[in-house]
Amino acid sequence: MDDLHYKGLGKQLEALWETIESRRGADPESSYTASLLSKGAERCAKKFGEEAVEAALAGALGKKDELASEAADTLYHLFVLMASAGVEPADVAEKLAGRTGQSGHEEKASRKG
Ligand SMILES: N=c1c2ncn([C@@H]3O[C@H](COP(=O)(O)OP(=O)(O)OP(=O)(O)O)[C@@H](O)[C@H]3O)c2ncn1[C@@H]1O[C@H](COP(=O)(O)O)[C@@H](O)[C@H]1O
Repeated sequence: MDDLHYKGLGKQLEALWETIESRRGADPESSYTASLLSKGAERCAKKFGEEAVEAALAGALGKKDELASEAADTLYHLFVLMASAGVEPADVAEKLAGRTGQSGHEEKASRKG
């Protein structure tokens, strides 16, 4: 799919993941990412949850610019959580690919088994 269609979001997410990975073991005093990673997955999960709720509130209130900003925070914190928990973007891509062409209703029904 053409990344231009998404205004470069795909490339930015790729660069963001690389940056987060490059901060492993960096000085927590100079890198916010390193400071979060040094605190462990539970702390990263808490930050992700906070940002996701802020994004949800902005969306519910129809605050478009705030939603875009909170969505950026949420994506960053999701990536930090994934890095902390040892989940790679490829793992997420595999899950998404497995759902291609399947309706959300079908996917939910298959989980209920
Ligand atoms: N995309 C982000 C990004 N989005 C949000 N944040 C930070 O996430 C924090 C969330 O804000 P809050 O007010 O909730 O948190 P806080 O109270 O300041 O911090 P806490 O003590 O609660 O953790 C802020 O400090 C933001 O600056 C980010 N920090 C870093 N990045 C990217 O990561 C790169 C590397 O950053 P460093 O690791 O700091 O070098 C940067 O160049 C950016 O590209």
